[in-house]
Amino acid sequence: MTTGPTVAVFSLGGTIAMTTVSDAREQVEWPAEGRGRPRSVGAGGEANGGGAVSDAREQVEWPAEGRGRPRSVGAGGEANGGGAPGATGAVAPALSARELLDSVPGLDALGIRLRVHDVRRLPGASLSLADLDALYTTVAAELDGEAGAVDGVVVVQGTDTIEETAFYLDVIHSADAPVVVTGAMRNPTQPGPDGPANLYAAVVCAASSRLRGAGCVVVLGDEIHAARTVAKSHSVSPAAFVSPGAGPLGLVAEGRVWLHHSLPPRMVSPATAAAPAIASDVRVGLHTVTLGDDGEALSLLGAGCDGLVVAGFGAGHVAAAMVPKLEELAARIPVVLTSRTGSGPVLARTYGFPGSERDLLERGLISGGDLSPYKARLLLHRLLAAGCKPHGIAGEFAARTVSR
Ligand SMILES: NC(=O)C[C@H](N)C(=O)O
Repeated sequence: MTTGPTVAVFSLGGTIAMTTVSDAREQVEWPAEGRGRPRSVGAGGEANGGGAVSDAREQVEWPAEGRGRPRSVGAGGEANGGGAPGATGAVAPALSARELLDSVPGLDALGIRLRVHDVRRLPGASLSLADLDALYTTVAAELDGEAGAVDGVVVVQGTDTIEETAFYLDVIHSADAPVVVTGAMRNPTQPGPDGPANLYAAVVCAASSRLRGAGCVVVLGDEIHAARTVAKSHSVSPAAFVSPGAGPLGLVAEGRVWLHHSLPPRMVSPATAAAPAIASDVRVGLHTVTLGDDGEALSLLGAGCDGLVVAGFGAGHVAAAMVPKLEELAARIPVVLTSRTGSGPVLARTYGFPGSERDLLERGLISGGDLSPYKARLLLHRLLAAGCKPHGIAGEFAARTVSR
């Protein structure tokens, strides 16, 4: 029996769990029926049509008997032992969490006990906030579980949404045990898949005492990124994950965590940690301003939202034509101002023209500081779901700016 640290691994799917499907058209119909309805999948890893949900009790210990290489499956679910005749070569998430762990060389030698959960088998793009709330309920059960608390948590998922999911988990998660999100840019059928190495590094991080109190971090390419800063910066490169303006927190080498910086301030607050069950009722829109934008699309979007994030030009600017519409919206719902540039803060007191950051903040918009539009949207969602009023929302954003 292993006596080292214990890590809980949760798989949501993504490229790391993808394998060839016999008919690409079947993918288009995903999420399959039954999405959102808890349904148990065998721990042995049989494909289930994607999006199926395991029961939280469907927890398996690892290592286990029957380890083997990932295999090709039909999208309908049956294993086909290496690609059906006429296979298109298209891939979809089908591998179980246990199959993913089985593909990682050297994991057994770490002496880390793993508790494994299949939660979803979805591409990152199809994950919802309700999926994340459900995930975190299961994570929380592991954090103070009857079987003994785990030392850390690994979440495996599609990379398309990691910069958002990791931040969402970061504003919920208050325990000391780190939550480490990982995935892969190359699927297991390609040369040089990065999934096994990423999973290995993620398990090392989750078990490391050096990351206790770190909140949620993202680990890919042996780099450790804070959830607050991480961004997917490339559509296909295995080095897609970066932290613009901040750099990685550290790296994993020789099975150890090396930190370049002290741990970042926590993103969680009593307001953001509150009540996930009501979160799905809230709708927060994101509007990216573009050249020639007259604000019509913004007004239409704002009409159906409880809150809005505006990704402005540069340091937080919009066309003068948009200003009356934004002011009108800001009088009705919280409107958070961010930059569409991908790095750096919105300013507060530099530019004075109509539509400048200063003008917009004076008209009631809330500064998103240096949070990316995607992260600001999730924070606003969480605060609205907790019933925060505009003043409280502005304070929560201010508490998360770089200049603290
Ligand atoms: N590399 C990846 O994981 C991309 C994939 N489309 C996903 O997010 O599920």
